[in-house]
Amino acid sequence: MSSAIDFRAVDIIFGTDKERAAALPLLDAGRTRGEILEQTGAVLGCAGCDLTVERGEISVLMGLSGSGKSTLLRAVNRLNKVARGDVLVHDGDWQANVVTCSEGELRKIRRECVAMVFQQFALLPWRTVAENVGFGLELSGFPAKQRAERVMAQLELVHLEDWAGKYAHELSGGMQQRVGLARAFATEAPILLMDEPFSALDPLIRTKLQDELLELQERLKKTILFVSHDLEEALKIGNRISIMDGGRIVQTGAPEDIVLKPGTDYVREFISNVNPLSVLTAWNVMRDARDLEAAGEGWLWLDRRRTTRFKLDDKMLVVAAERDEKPAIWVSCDKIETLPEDRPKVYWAHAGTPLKTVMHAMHQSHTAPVAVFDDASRFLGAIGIRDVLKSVLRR
Ligand SMILES: Nc1ncnc2c1ncn2[C@@H]1O[C@H](COP(=O)(O)OP(=O)(O)OP(=O)(O)O)[C@@H](O)[C@H]1O
Repeated sequence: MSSAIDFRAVDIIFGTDKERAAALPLLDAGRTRGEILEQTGAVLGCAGCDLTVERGEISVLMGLSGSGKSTLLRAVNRLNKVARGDVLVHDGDWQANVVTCSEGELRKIRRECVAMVFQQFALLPWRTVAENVGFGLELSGFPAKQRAERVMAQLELVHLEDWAGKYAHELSGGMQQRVGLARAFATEAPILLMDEPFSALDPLIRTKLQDELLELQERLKKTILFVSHDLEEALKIGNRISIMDGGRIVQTGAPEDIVLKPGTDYVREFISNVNPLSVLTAWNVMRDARDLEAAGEGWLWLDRRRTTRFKLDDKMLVVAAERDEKPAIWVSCDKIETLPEDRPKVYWAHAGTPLKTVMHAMHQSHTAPVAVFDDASRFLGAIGIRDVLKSVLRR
């Protein structure tokens, strides 16, 4: 993978030049935001932020109000000035450091590389839906005919083609935000900055738009930097999440890493109310095949209680299975409803199968272990009830 945005040791400080200059040494001495404000009058926006956003991923900045998420996001198109550090934006082979680049390069970044979606839909009330969606293209001097075609295609993507001639006030909040999405996608900028785009919407519409964003992303593969103060939202849409506190990034990781391995008490506190079943998969909780107990001549026990074992060949393919010393068939966790009760069976899952599905199969089989396979049917490991409990209770 290659990166689309690199933040390197980014400090952002709000205040006069004098206040900023006084604040930097205090920042280096490890003072908190409160101390810096009290002693210098400057507000610490971000401190020492390092983050790489890979091309094509959704990277979420998460944290409480005032933690510095929007401040960092707005450094990407220099809406906020960086006091120290670098913000590199890549577009194909081209790259520029937003902090030091020329006005010309900055214009290219704003017009061609980066589009923005705001929390308040920011539609122009005197323009129709279609004219709003085409606004960015108009600014970049796109010819009218091509613009109209592009706008219609984007409106179709967000299911608003019949609303092209309406004005913003004739649309609901959710529809207005869809127009905002269409407008950002229409520019064909590879990078999207989304600052709490769904937080003004009611929960049902919000969930729907999150799903739509994920669907669009599946097709369009943009690089998205997304700000949210809602952990459930971050876990749902983020490939990677950075948790911010007091202007600093305190942990960056995949959703399941954040849930399973919180790095600080602050993050632990944050995730304490999250339902781990919404993010965990079979892969996250299984015991690796190499850690399972041998059961003689190519056999491995799947569980500590020794109820279930597999015989494996040298490619880790299963050649025989036993449950309670009787030959067993192996059955996908997704098919639990359709099989006769009377045959001994071992349920299996893919690495990416949701933990919820695995637990359902365990319940059905009176807590027997579930086997995990890769896409080439090779045995990866097994999940026992204790592994599930450990991950769900995070002990
Ligand atoms: N233009 C500005 N001038 C002065 N201070 C600012 C400015 N923008 C942000 N700040 C301060 O920087 C800190 C971080 O704000 P920021 O908006 O990035 O937080 P946030 O995590 O995005 O919060 P929210 O979810 O409330 O938007 C806050 O203390 C805020 O008051």
